[in-house]
Amino acid sequence: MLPPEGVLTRDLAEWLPRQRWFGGKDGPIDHLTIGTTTQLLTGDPALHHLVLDVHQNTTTDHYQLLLGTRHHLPDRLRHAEIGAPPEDGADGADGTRARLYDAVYDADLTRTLLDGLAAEASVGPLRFRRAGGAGIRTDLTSLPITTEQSNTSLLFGDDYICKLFRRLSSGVNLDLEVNLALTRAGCAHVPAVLGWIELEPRDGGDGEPVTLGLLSDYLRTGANGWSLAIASVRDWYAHTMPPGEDEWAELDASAAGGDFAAEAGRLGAATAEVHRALADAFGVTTVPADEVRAMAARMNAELTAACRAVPPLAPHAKALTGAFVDLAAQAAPLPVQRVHGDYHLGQVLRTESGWTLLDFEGEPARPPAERRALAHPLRDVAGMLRSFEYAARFLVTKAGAVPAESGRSLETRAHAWAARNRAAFCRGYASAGGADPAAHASLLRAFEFEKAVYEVRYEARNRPSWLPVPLRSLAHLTS
Ligand SMILES: Nc1ncnc2c1ncn2[C@@H]1O[C@H](COP(=O)(O)OP(=O)(O)O)[C@@H](O)[C@H]1O
Ligand SMILES: O=P(O)(O)O[C@H]1O[C@H](CO)[C@@H](O[C@H]2O[C@H](CO)[C@@H](O)[C@H](O)[C@H]2O)[C@H](O)[C@H]1O
Repeated sequence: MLPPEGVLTRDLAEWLPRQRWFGGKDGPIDHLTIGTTTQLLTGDPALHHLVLDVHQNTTTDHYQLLLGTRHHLPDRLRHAEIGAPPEDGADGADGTRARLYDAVYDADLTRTLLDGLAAEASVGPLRFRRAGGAGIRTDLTSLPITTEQSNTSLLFGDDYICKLFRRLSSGVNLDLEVNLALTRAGCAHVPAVLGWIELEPRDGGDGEPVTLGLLSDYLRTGANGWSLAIASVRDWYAHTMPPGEDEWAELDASAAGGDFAAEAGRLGAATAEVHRALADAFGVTTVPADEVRAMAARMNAELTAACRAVPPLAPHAKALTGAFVDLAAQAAPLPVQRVHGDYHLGQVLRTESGWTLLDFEGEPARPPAERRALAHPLRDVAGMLRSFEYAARFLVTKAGAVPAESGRSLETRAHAWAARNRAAFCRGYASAGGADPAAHASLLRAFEFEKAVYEVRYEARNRPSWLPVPLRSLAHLTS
């Protein structure tokens, strides 16, 4: 049985801000209430599904929690405990209340999710859905993945990955909507969707169900694009200069062992193929030049706000504004469509059969309506170009990660790596039928600068020690 609501909400309001995935770290929680409670498993241990309504400032956000209760909490679950243990001992035998914990860490409870999906069950307002004809095994044990995430993903054996969305957005989650459409279209560049979990609208109305979780094929041989790129950059820095050479720019980056350019080219081609599949599945519309001017004005307004919030950005403001002014001056009708929306090297996996794209949820720091907005596909290209800049400068920015060398020489090397891989990605993208980045220079530059402004704010808020990475690359791009 759950403790009285007052005790539960007090414990949750204390626990929530300490969670990596909690998005409201900017300010205190004013008030927390329980939106829905659904018991998924009775007994000891028991499993409850909760939606928490978190009121902060003028907004209310909804978070999903799988709440486990046990009278005896084994050591392996202590780290996941919510609230202090009951004072009079934790043993249920004397009638004391059960201990509460985040049940994503309890494989004895999470198997209920697979059971529900395999059986296409309904429990209270929760619906477990299976994607057309998918067979779902129920004998697999779960383990949460350890990557830094804005959600929580559980690995079931090495067959499935189940992403549980933490902060819920209204209606169908973008990641589900896009992945399901691409799976149905037979796109080879996304992991196949096997099922999903959703919550009926609270008022019983005819609104869209809210997506709670997504079960996909786990790509067990996949290597993350960021790790592969960083290995290549490391190799590039470790590569010794031949006698007589004094400028890294004169060196052919392909001479270093871990050259990434061929992969960058293949990634560009896969990106263009996904863009085509998205256009086929969701359509393309054209926005008039006026909207392009409005977009440039929004980019500039975000820059102004970012300079205020992160003063080290201000010295670059003039050059950044210049790119937005150019975009407005050359505004012409623009084709827009569904895109990835937060495209970077951490969102792609290389498997033995090619590149796979993950996480179509858009930028986590933006509100849902903006994440869903249609965009020109070069916005994603710009995101990936920024990622090459990040990868090239990550090691030089983290002091001591590379041999001591003059700042100028390091920047030359970073630039050489980024330029080589940017060019290869763009060639791959255009050769597979994507819009030629070279033919849209001012649009691409504006998107790239818009992303850089977002990154500066993102890093200042979430990972201050990373802030020099986008700032350093901006210093180069705007000089
Ligand atoms: N289908 C998959 N197969 C293999 N690994 C995956 C798969 N989906 C996600 N991952 C791994 O999990 C990480 C987080 O997934 P992601 O969808 O980006 O979550 P979040 O939205 O919480 O950031 C990815 O960077 C990737 O390493
Ligand atoms: O992966 P998420 O959807 O959570 O995206 C957010 O976090 C990313 C960092 O984890 C952030 O990406 C930035 O850092 C990456 C290296 O860690 C780099 O490859 C990207 O180019 C850079 O934008 C992303 O912006 C943010 O939305």
